[in-house]
Amino acid sequence: MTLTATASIIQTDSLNVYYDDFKALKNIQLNMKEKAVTALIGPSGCGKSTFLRTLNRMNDLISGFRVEGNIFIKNENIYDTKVDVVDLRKQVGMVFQRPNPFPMSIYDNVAYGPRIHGIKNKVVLDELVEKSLKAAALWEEVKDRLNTSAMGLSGGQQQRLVIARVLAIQPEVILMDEPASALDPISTSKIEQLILDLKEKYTIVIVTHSMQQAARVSDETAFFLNGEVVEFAETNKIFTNPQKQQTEDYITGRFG
Ligand SMILES: Nc1ncnc2c1ncn2[C@@H]1O[C@H](COP(=O)(O)OP(=O)(O)OP(=O)(O)O)[C@@H](O)[C@H]1O
Repeated sequence: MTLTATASIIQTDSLNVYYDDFKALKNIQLNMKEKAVTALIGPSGCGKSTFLRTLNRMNDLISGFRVEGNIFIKNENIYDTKVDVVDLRKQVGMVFQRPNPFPMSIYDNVAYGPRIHGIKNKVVLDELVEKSLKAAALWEEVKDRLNTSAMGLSGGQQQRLVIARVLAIQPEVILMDEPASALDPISTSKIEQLILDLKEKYTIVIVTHSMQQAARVSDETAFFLNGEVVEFAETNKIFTNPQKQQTEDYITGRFG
């Protein structure tokens, strides 16, 4: 089934997700805009990470995990049996809470994805590595030590390296699961600035526990509670004029 083109790049339709008999996500209907930042907020255990990971099928290998309904990315049903999951993850990259550089050089970290996808030419790889590190706002800090171990970088630098590694495979969508929660305030603000820069070219979906962060970086916000989306609207509206009492209670710190 193909939907007609819309301004949204990700569409979920009657999405239910189960871990065995437990229904972790209930009837999620979200349309996420292209080249915008969508924040997913809500108390612990409400299903934010499950939803995020469902968008590039990261949950597939969990036993008992099951999806009902549809998720379309660029009008393609990503749970269709024809979909190649490796190709999907090339299109939909992911950044985790803890920076996870590979134990190899800075250069090899960034070149890793392109090499796996068959790019071997040194000139092309050099260009891609430089471009990706520049786009991740890390180039100036590492250009003279590209062949040293990535493990020697600070946590904030490692997270930007991981973002460069994702950018090197030229995705369309970047999923971020609390990408700054393990970082100090300065590194956090660098990541937030980077997110704002990246949305010029990429669609970003970010899970965050920080409402200030959601307010600073996102265009639209979805508030999750007990596996449901209670409210989804422009971020400004969610934070200044929420329509649902539960949203207001959460953003004013009454629970969660
Ligand atoms: N692998 C799993 N097996 C069984 N249940 C799971 C699994 N992963 C998550 N769950 C359950 O699904 C629900 C949603 O979890 P999820 O991690 O998506 O929430 P979250 O909103 O991201 O929470 P947090 O903010 O604490 O990371 C929780 O009740 C959780 O216990």
